[in-house]
Amino acid sequence: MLRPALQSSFIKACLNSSRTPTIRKFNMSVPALRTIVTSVAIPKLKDQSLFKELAFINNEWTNKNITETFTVYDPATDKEIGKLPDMGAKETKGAIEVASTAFKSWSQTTGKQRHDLLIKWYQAMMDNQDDLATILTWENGKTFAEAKGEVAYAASFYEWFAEEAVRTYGTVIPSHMPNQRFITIKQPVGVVGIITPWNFPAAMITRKVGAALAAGCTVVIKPGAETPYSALALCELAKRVGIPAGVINVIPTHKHVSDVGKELCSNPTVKKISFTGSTAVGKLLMSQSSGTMKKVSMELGGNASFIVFDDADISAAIDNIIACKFRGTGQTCVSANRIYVQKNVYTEFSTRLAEKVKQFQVGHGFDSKTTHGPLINSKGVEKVQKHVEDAVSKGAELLAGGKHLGGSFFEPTVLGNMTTDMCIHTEETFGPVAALFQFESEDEVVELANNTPFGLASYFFSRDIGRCWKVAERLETGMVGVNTGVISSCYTPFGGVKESGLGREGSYMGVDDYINVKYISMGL
Ligand SMILES: NC(=O)c1ccc[n+]([C@@H]2O[C@H](COP(=O)([O-])OP(=O)(O)OC[C@H]3O[C@@H](n4cnc5c(N)ncnc54)[C@H](O)[C@@H]3O)[C@@H](O)[C@H]2O)c1
Ligand SMILES: O=CCCC(=O)O
Repeated sequence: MLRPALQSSFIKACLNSSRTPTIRKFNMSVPALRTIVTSVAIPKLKDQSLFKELAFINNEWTNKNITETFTVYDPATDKEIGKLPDMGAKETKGAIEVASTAFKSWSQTTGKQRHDLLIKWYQAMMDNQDDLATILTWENGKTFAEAKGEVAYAASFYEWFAEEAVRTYGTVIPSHMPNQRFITIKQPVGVVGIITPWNFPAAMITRKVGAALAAGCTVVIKPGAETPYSALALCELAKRVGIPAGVINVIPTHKHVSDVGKELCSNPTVKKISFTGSTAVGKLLMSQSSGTMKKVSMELGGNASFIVFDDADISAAIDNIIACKFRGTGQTCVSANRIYVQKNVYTEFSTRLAEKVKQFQVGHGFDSKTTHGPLINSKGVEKVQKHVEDAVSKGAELLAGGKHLGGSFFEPTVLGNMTTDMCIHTEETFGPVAALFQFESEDEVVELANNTPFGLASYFFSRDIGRCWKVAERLETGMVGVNTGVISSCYTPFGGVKESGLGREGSYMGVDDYINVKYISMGL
């Protein structure tokens, strides 16, 4: 057993599958790195009962009638973390029924009651920040410091939405009829199906669940198959703080993902689908949801531009591109994918950026020396490698990195002299590659930046206030960072335009996606 400390007797008793740990094919081409990552010890959880290997339905941990399991691996070593029941459409349908029953009473609670529970859940997350971050690093690979940051970010959505739960105001509309009065009230939409990716195993869940619960909705969550343990740990805390049975349910699945998705999208009891992931899957889920006319929130892929004008503070632009591009080893939807640098600052910018990137330390997320962890899996590595090879074969200059280090590790990379015929210009790399393009004029770069079907985030650096207003208005994205590469918070509206999605998460707008407005016309 790799982690005897975590194999509680409860888990062993509940799981009837074989628990022989496995290591997937792990071709580490750099022996020193291999030795380092495989020898890093996984920290012991202070509270082992946060590690659950069962589904969570109706406040119960279950694998009832499920014999199939799927394995979750540490992306840094490819060693098995554990196994979970691989649930399908039938279990999803059952969880939807449970959530529907719970909705009857949960939707009748007051905003203040929901506020109090969300605040308790927030506090429980912060009290268990280290353990939650340990689980997150283990299954996702990001560094422990980053994982702690994600746990705090994730918890902040519960605190924020607790405070929104008591502010779902209706309106009174001035009447044009002497004998009639008009009001609107806000009501929860009902059961919500939530599908989330692996890159933010905690925050992509809480950003949706916080808003849904604040509104009075109940949820059935399908987390990423690569990172289900964070979702389950959150449920354990929810149960402890007194969130009622059936309000939150988690269906782990790997093999049956499309059946589970279809059930969530087509079941008429589910009134809304909230999805974060790729644009391709988002489109599929949207079409599957159309048969029952569900509301949808779609947080999809991006292809963010990051523009450095020649009047920018270059040091600040470099620090921010590092935060923006290499956060989560480049696996974030708001990561800069195309970096446009104005011609007369290009050499300084590219040289200084490459120097900094060469100093990054790649390794296991639990190693305190590591600045950047692995990619999620070999598929992620293949895409990065393909993008780098394509760029270099078409004339890009390799300024730093560029090598697959074996396993799921890829050297943080800077590519110069990029051109628009290269894959990176049109496709999100989702990896640690900073691709630098040169440009001459403001009009040219705005056109280049907008020349994509995606519209999630964009960034630019300039000290000219007039240009800052104009360019911010002209960029066709849902979010723009001006003189900053860090834009995400619970206070601000997160979301895209074009094929990057629909709806806004977080902020005072976040609850709206989980609410129906009802107009009441009252005769006197
Ligand atoms: N806009 C945002 O807020 C945001 C945030 C994070 C990630 N993303 C995007 O997500 C992508 C990377 O994540 P990914 O590779 O996990 O995306 P993905 O779309 O493959 O998977 C996302 C989720 O959808 C599930 N899924 C896959 N196929 C499904 C199907 N047929 N039916 C139902 N569910 C299905 C997956 O299991 C996972 O839980 C990137 O494009 C990234 O930009 C967007
Ligand atoms: O990957 C997408 C979400 C990232 C964020 O919330 O900043």
